[in-house]
Amino acid sequence: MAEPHTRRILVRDGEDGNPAELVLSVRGACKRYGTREIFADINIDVTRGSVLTVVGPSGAGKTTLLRCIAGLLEPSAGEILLDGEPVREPPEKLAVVFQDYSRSLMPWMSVRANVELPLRGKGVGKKERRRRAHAALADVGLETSADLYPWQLSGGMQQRVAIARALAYGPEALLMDEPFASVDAQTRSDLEDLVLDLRDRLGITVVLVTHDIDEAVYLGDTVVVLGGRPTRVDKVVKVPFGRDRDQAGTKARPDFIDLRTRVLERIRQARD
Ligand SMILES: Nc1ncnc2c1ncn2[C@@H]1O[C@H](COP(=O)(O)OP(=O)(O)OP(=O)(O)O)[C@@H](O)[C@H]1O
Repeated sequence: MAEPHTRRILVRDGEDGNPAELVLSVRGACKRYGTREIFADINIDVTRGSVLTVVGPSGAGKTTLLRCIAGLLEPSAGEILLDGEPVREPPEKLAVVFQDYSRSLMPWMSVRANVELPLRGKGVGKKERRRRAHAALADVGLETSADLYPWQLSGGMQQRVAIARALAYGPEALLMDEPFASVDAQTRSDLEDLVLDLRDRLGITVVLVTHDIDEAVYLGDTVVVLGGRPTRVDKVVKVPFGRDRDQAGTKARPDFIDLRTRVLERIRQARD
């Protein structure tokens, strides 16, 4: 699904230090509003096809950082690199999924029309729009819901539509800001597994901000813990569970429980 990329930058990643391809880099990023420094000297690397989760105390600047990565906000210092190129405006290769799916979908448009909307803006022809929308809806398990309207769908299904709309663009990376905070626990588990499934099937790279520590550890290949004042990267945790994860089994593992407890303690320390 991802379009061909321009530059390949290899780094050592994972427990065994295997080479992995760098997609996104945050280099010395800082954000100030007036004299207030929200975060300072943030450095993060995201490798292709990995899931990186970001956690930290409320108000630490997670959303602000994600918006900088998305090119929606300009860092006050430092830079964001996508495939080695500085991000100066929202790049086509990055798609953003926000928490509030109800406001991001047009209620008067069918599911298909909602998914096609950004493609229409991009000047993609009708036939190609249809094809991409159909493929993206199939990717999120909604191929039979294309003619329905958002208000006819559950919250979880609406968020799947928002994800399909992001996928239809053929992005290299999905940036997700608390994407499942407004759905019930069972739907949230299903959507978490959808993210892992999309990563495995499409090779898509994911950066996901969450308040939910279990979600961060369950989904992440890497968990970045933010903390301090101004906010900095407090800890980078490599998650050692491999790709084969399942909700009941993985979350019951003693090393999962140990890891989520350590991350939680770290956030508490950062907050206090
Ligand atoms: N446009 C702005 N002008 C001034 N301050 C801002 C602006 N946008 C955000 N902030 C401040 O930046 C800080 C970080 O906000 P942000 O929403 O990024 O934090 P967060 O970690 O995502 O919070 P939460 O976990 O509660 O969602 C907050 O104190 C917020 O008030």
